[in-house]
Amino acid sequence: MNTHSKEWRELADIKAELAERDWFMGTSGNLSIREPKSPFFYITASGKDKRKQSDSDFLLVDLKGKPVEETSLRPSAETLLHTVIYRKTNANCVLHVHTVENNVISELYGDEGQVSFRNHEIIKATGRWDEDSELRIPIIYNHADIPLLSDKFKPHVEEDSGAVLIRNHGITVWGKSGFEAKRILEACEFLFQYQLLLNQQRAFAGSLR
Ligand SMILES: CSC[C@@H](O)[C@@H](O)C(=O)COP(=O)(O)O
Ligand SMILES: [Zn+2]
Repeated sequence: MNTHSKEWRELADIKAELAERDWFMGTSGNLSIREPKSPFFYITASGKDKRKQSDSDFLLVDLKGKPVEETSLRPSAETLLHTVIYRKTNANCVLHVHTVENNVISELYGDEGQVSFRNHEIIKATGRWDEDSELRIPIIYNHADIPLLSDKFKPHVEEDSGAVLIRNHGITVWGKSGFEAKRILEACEFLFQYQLLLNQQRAFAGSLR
């Protein structure tokens, strides 16, 4: 794997770390990274078990999501969402994972169209440093039609880093580097786990009253 570019190897490392967390159940998840000084990005091949590592984990695609090299690999089914981010922002890495926690949070708060967090130290990991900073994560409907899904996703992509939940599907986060994207993803998942545990404890305390 040493023959690959620095970015390819960085994405492979992130993929291995997320696999260690067991965030790629049932072949879910897709990851991408921009190849610098080019209009292209590497993205995971579709349908693979992302816990496994091989030289054919990623392929290079253009900003329309079309492969730019001769390959038998198919780009992720959700490549269009990655193209939206790379076209609209200066983000350099996009991570999409399905976890039980992000799915349950998306269902619990889906009717509100968003979930918000305040007064958590870990919000700083998303680049918000003020004491009263709010992290607001939009929740969109999981349209099976990917062009339609990407149209609904687009208005929520305004900054160089961010996160969007797709209801009962998963989360997509992006950042200016792989490091930043992973930090935001981990902070979001931390907050989801916190919120679910808190809701559970409150319900339990309520049942004792
Ligand atoms: C079996 S996971 C569902 C997929 O449709 C999708 O949501 C996903 O995350 C992985 O798709 P992929 O095409 O491998 O990138
Ligand atoms: Zn998905």
